[in-house]
Amino acid sequence: MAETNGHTSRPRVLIPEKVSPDGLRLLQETLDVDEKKGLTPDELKDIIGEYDALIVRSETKVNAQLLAAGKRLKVVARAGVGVDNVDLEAATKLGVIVVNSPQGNINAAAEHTIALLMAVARNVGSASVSIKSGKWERSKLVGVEVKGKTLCVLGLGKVGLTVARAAGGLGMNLMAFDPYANPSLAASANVELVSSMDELLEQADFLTIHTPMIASTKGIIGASELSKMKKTARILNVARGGIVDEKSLLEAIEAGTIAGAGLDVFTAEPPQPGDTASKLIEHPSVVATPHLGASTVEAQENVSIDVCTQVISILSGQLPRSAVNAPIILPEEYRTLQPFVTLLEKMGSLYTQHFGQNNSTQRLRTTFELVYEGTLASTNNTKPLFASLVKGLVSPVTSTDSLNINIVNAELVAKERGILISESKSRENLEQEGYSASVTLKVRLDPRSPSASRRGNPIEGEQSSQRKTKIQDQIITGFVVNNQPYISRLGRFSCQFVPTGTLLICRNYDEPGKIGVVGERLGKAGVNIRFMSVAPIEQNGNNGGGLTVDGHEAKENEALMILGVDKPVDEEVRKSLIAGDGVVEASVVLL
Ligand SMILES: NC(=O)c1ccc[n+]([C@@H]2O[C@H](COP(=O)([O-])OP(=O)(O)OC[C@H]3O[C@@H](n4cnc5c(N)ncnc54)[C@H](O)[C@@H]3O)[C@@H](O)[C@H]2O)c1
Ligand SMILES: O=C(O)[C@H](O)COP(=O)(O)O
Repeated sequence: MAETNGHTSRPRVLIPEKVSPDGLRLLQETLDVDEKKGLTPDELKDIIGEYDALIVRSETKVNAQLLAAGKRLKVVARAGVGVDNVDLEAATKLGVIVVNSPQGNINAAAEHTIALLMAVARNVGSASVSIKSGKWERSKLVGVEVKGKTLCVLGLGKVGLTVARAAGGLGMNLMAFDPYANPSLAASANVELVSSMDELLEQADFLTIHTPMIASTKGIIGASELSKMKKTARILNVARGGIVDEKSLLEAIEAGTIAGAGLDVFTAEPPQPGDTASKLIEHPSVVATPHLGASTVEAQENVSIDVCTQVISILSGQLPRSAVNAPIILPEEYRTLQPFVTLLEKMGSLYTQHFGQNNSTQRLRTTFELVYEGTLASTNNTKPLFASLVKGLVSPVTSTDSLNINIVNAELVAKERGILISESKSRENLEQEGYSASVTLKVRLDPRSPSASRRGNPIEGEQSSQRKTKIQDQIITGFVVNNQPYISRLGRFSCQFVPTGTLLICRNYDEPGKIGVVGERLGKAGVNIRFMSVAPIEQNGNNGGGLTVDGHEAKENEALMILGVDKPVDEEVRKSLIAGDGVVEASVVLL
């Protein structure tokens, strides 16, 4: 119960946008609900102080000023997925939990993709405009059938998989590229997972985009990618504007090297007259809709019930299911576990970026062993550590708005991604190491398995055909000293570095001159080195049995160079390091 003027009253919820009534009925049982549409930002700011919860869609800008004025505010709920209209940092600082509905509109978005697929194939948009203007144009508007054609899915997550299943029902051949997809889910939907985007582009009659919008996917389909596609290919985007570069797409359609597109999302929404998106929308070979992916009665019901249930949970003191900024850690555990929570997230992210990025077939669908060592072994509640590892493993490949991992949902997210994590404890005393607790993340690779040689293993690299190298377990160990997380082992190398910022990690032959080569190349590229650490091969423990990829004895003459740099190292520079003498492999990670 909330206190108002000394009287106890029911908590109050403000809803300034159109949200389906199904969830609101649930709220009304225990809460006071005010629906007030059409408020100006100032009017909203004037009254927000009277409310405990705010429920919005994409139109209300929940900025820092509004949040600061919401003195009683405990939760902001987004009836949908995207939280780009909510200042998450300000909400977190103020202790306001932000929740959304990551599942509620998946089917709607997938069905809308199918609607655009058929509309693009059969010229439905142009035909409708033509007949409404009194014309009867039949021969000009001959379409193509989708049956027997190849639908290529970029990003086989929740929406991508649902689209694939539906397109299978239309008799389409299905292919996907998603380095982190769950292969058994792909197989169950008859989707062939390919190991490179180029392969996908070459095969596509229709290419449908379902990745999140993150730094690595911004403009991922640009002029070079479009030039690899068939002239008859058509592109669909119901994910986010900007994943397909609008200028390149317009040029390709105008040049006739891409046959058409179905677009629901745009870089700026609504597009402004004269901008590239508007020119695309006007083009007769493009079918466009104004971000309608989630706009079905059913999806709006789902998201409404989903977020309203979470508002009720939070206002009654429980944890929500899908909090974007939910605590991974409860206040009472904060002091002891927080540094390890940070460490585990960094280790997970390091794993995905370092061990995953050199080979496009690397998948998260792996069995991880997580060992808590020293005093950490006496922790009864490892849930926050587990959740934090899952968050770290997945976050480099998922957008923050669709991924809200916390202690409530971590196991479910891991299961959905095909990630298996076994936890164990080792009470070995670590005091002689200079710290009391550490944690090790391990993925066991079988040298006899053909997949081991294709798994992004850092031991085998782009030069592995020239010099024989060993298949090793993928291991990361970390520890905490004075609340500061450190990494002490990476693969078979013994190291000590703080996992933060942009790091360039080079595996090189342990010979003179290698540091100079890398330093000079970075200098030429204008990249400043903040710190550097050289990691020799770990002397203790399991260093493997000296087997090469093809079973021969290997030389132990390698080291790892870890450089903290002041800005991202671009792909050209990274590749040029490997092309030079002595660097076998280089990865860039952002922690
Ligand atoms: N138009 C709409 O109204 C609407 C509605 C719902 C969702 N969406 C959007 O649809 C998209 C997909 O949503 P979802 O819920 O399926 O997300 P998801 O997180 O379940 O799936 C995204 C998939 O993309 C993959 N991926 C990431 N980077 C990749 C890369 N570089 N190459 C290939 N695959 C990559 C991930 O591994 C993941 O499997 C998001 O952008 C979301 O915002 C739009
Ligand atoms: O992020 C979302 O949930 C979708 O893109 C739809 O947003 P909407 O609620 O503004 O339709």
